[in-house]
Amino acid sequence: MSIHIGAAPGQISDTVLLPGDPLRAEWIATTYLEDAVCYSKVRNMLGFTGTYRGHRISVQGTGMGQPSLAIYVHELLAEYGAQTLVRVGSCGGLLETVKVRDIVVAMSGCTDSSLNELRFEGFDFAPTADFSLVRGYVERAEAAAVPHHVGQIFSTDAFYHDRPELRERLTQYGVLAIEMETSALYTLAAKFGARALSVNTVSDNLVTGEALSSEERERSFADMVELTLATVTA
Ligand SMILES: O=P(O)(O)O[C@H]1O[C@H](CO)[C@@H](O)[C@H]1O
Ligand SMILES: O=c1cc[nH]c(=O)[nH]1
Repeated sequence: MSIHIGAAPGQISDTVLLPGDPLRAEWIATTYLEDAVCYSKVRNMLGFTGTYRGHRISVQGTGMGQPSLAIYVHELLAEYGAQTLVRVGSCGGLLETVKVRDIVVAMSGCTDSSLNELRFEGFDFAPTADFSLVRGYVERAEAAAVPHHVGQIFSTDAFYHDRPELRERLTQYGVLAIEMETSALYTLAAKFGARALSVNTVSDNLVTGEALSSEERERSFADMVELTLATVTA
């Protein structure tokens, strides 16, 4: 058992899906996994392991923001031997063309967080997805004709930002969407030599104001999850 994950060694698969919302983790486990077992309820940050078409898969909630995700991802990598990690999140579209329910496949994650400034002492690290996972995901999204965008995402520390005008700069530079975890996920995967990908369904568009409800953010991201399961079990 690690400090924040109440699982015994061997209870978690080397392939882990990572929604921010623990109730989305439960929805994924009960909807898609056979014989799903809840291995952790510590702080209600639910984690499950089951099988998908014969492959052992875990789903672990990470909470909101990079500090929270970093705790769970560090423990998955350092103590449970995770090798393939895919964030299945929600995000806000920063371009008008990145519409609600589209999927954003994050090739890279920039951030306003100081986590990597402290880690790299002034060097500018570029948190980047695993190419084989990006390719596998995008091939499947294209084949299934699921609307998607591939590019850079912005991981913010502040959902309610004091300087919303900075978002316009990101839009100007073609950053596709905003969320709160990808940069830390890609950084930790690099540190531990693991594969990571972050895919995010657009839950709201910051240009048009269109938005999904909380319940839709918890339970309606089937395309994103099905493409993820197909990619990691290929
Ligand atoms: O829906 P999840 O996966 O939590 O992702 C997004 O939603 C939360 C903010 O509402 C942040 O965690 C952000 O990254
Ligand atoms: O962090 C997030 C997630 C979804 N939508 C946003 O606007 N921001």
